[in-house]
Amino acid sequence: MTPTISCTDLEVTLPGASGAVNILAGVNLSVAKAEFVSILGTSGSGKTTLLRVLGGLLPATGGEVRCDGTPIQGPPDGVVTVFQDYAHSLLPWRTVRRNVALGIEARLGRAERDERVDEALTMVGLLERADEYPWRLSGGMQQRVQIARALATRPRVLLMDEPFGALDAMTKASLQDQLQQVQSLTETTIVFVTHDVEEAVYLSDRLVVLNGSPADIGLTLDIPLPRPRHQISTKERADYLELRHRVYEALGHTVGEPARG
Ligand SMILES: Nc1ncnc2c1ncn2[C@@H]1O[C@H](COP(=O)(O)OP(=O)(O)OP(=O)(O)O)[C@@H](O)[C@H]1O
Repeated sequence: MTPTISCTDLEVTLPGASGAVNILAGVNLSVAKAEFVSILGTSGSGKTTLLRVLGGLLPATGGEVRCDGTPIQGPPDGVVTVFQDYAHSLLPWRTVRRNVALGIEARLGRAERDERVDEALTMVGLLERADEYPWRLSGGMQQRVQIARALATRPRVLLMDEPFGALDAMTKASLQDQLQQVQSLTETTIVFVTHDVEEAVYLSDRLVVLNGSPADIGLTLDIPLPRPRHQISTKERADYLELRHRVYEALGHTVGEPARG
């Protein structure tokens, strides 16, 4: 089956302070429809760069990126990126409802737009806050508004760059579960960048670890944990702990040694 999003022999070179720097080399990744794939790697390994290239926000300098089999030359229709920085992604002079409508208001009539916005806000549990301004909401709620804005476009692919990285542990856990639920309803394909090993194992069908300089994929790991997953019982399973152990090792940690990155 044609992957929903893929890259082949991907190479990315960016300008650095003392000349061009080869950030990614020989990266091959195929993500199937409705699959949840996480990208892990130490700081600076190129995770965000890879996500931006997959989203058509940054051109590849070598190799190819395809969406539903078609080479991409810019952001493809139906592919939406969600960033960590929710505070700067929302427009403070627009209500929550009007922020969520941003991506669809130019192409949909009023009735359909309202329906989509209500649907997206219901999915993230914020319908009752629709008429407030985002700056009156907590950080976790603001990030849910950003996710609702992406969902209102009914994306085929969500590219998420550390979307829960700035949130406290409880809010993060609750948003992880909401995201799982939304994905099971919508069958959206998700590529998710994170620093958090537990988060990647908990959410993913498969994860990849970037390493080396230039980076390529050093480890690909299937996560066959049963769904739906639960914050306590899934994380107590022996297979969860074994998978988590393998990822830490791939990131360069060994038992009894402090984290390196
Ligand atoms: N626009 C740019 N121009 C030049 N170099 C860049 C640019 N963006 C990123 N880089 C460099 O590319 C490398 C990879 O950066 P990237 O942000 O993709 O890493 P990352 O794995 O997402 O890091 P982190 O986990 O710290 O967010 C870094 O060395 C960074 O300095």
